[in-house]
Amino acid sequence: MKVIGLVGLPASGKGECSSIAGELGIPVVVMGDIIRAYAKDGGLEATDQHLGAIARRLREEKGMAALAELTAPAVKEKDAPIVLIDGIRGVAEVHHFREIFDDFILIAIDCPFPLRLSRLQERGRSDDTLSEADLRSRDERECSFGLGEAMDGADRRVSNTGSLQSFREEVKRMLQELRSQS
Ligand SMILES: Nc1ncnc2c1ncn2[C@@H]1O[C@H](COP(=O)(O)OP(=O)(O)OP(=O)(O)O)[C@@H](O)[C@H]1O
Repeated sequence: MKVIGLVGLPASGKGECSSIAGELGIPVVVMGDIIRAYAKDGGLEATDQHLGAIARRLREEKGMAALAELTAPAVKEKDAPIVLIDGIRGVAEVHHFREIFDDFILIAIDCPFPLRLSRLQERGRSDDTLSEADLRSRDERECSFGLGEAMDGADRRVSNTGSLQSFREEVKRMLQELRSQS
């Protein structure tokens, strides 16, 4: 099984990348959905604050790779030649995936702060942070989990500074190439 991991700061384009994988028939496992499921089970609204607190608690109780450990069985269950994992936040998670999946490729999505802020303001999801200060603190929180280090160790990089169409085309080409090697 070839496993592709996606890493990028908030609103860098991971969701778009996952949706292209879905269009290509590549199964996607979203790590944030595991936290959202926890929030739902606990009767909590999926706000950025609640989701952040749950992720923090899981990491405190089970270590920095806690979410990766919870995600891995869902990836294996897909039982597919190629699977994409969206939402890697830290280097410990990358180490875990590299350890348990023989063929693991990490893709980093680069996108500068002002572009991410304006795209986030357009998106307006329930856990979206809409002010510049909110996005800065979300970036800092995610970097505190080792996101920067995870991005530095990526096998491939894609930049998302142009149009949505050009980003989608580039990602589609990359995923098709990786699939042809699986
Ligand atoms: N190149 C682009 N041009 C215009 N809009 C874009 C581009 N790339 C992504 N977007 C839009 O920006 C928003 C953020 O992208 P996306 O949801 O894919 O980010 P994400 O990395 O999954 O974010 P998060 O970490 O918060 O889940 C979405 O509404 C998406 O459609």
